[in-house]
Amino acid sequence: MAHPTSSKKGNVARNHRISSRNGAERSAYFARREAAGVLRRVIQDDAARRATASIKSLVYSPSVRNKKATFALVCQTLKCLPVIKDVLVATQILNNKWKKQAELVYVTLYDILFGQEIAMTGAVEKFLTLHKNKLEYALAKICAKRKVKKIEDLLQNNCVPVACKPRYIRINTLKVDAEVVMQELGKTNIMVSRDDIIPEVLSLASGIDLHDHPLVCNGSIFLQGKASSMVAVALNPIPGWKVLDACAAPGNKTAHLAALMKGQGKIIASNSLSSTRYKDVDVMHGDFLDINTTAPLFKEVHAILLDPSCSGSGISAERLDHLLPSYEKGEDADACKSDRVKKLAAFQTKALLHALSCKLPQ
Ligand SMILES: C[S@@+](CC[C@H](N)C(=O)[O-])C[C@H]1O[C@@H](n2cnc3c(N)ncnc32)[C@H](O)[C@@H]1O
Repeated sequence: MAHPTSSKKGNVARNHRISSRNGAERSAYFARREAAGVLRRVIQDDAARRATASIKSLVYSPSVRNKKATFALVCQTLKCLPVIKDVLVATQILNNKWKKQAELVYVTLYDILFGQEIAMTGAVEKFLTLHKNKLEYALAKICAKRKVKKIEDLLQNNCVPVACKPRYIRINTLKVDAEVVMQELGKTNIMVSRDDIIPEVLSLASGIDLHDHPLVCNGSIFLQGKASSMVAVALNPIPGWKVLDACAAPGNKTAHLAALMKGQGKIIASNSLSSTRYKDVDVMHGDFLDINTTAPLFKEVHAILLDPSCSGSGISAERLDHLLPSYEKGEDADACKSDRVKKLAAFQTKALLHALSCKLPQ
């Protein structure tokens, strides 16, 4: 008979194993669903060639809880998507019910064929696991047909190397100064250096993910690129000014303006900012083009910051556009002639003319 204490210890260890397995299962289950939600938006926007939010901005939106796992799953599934689709066509296992959940099927099949296959709980997971042999056989046949020995060779097309560029953070000088931020980051061995042009900007090595860092969460630093951080600096607002931020969301430049104005003055931010922490920012929900710039509110506007939607073509590698289905079809080559870019250019012209219709003091 086992000693009562040792059997108690055994139970504790087993319970601990079960609860950590349950925890891993739960987070894998939710990560696949969060990834499927992001993937659906990415694929739909890409198909419609809309001015899309990038994969990163979708993953790092507040609604996604498990950001790291979701980001990895979305990127990996997109890399493997052409092969995943071929496997599904070859096996013909999807009826209309599963086709309605296509993105969750893609993410789960990625996990089964190429990923970690952690904890296959959930209806889609069980359905695909039931057909696992058939799916693996179809994959092996595709490899044989394309005369590749390894699965990685099938996926090579989608592996465009992304140049390792430094990352940037902008310090919220209303809350904290550069030395404090450098010290705080240094405590966790994150080395940063001062930017040579913008004093409130620090650069750090690529690959360092600060999305969940307390300094980001409490608004002391912003994950903002160097080019984006130059705009408010170039406007050079003086404390006490009234500034119209015409296409403000998500509000990085609004926050930068507020900091440069040292919290003195007024910013009118057009279009929804989900949250603004600054007392001197008035948010005007709605379309900038509908704003009557001759209204009394705009009488004493000293400057306008206009940052309308753009194609993002200059940052396509950072946006991970090479992972999108349209890139594979070579449609990006025609990007500058596409309807999407023409629409964006037309909007930018309208927005610029509308901004210029606002009479600013000399
Ligand atoms: C390039 S982003 C602006 C980024 C922002 N300035 C920042 O630094 O965080 C362009 C923004 O313009 C918004 N937008 C597009 N059309 C608009 C319109 N007609 N009126 C107001 N905002 C518009 C988009 O929703 C998007 O949030």
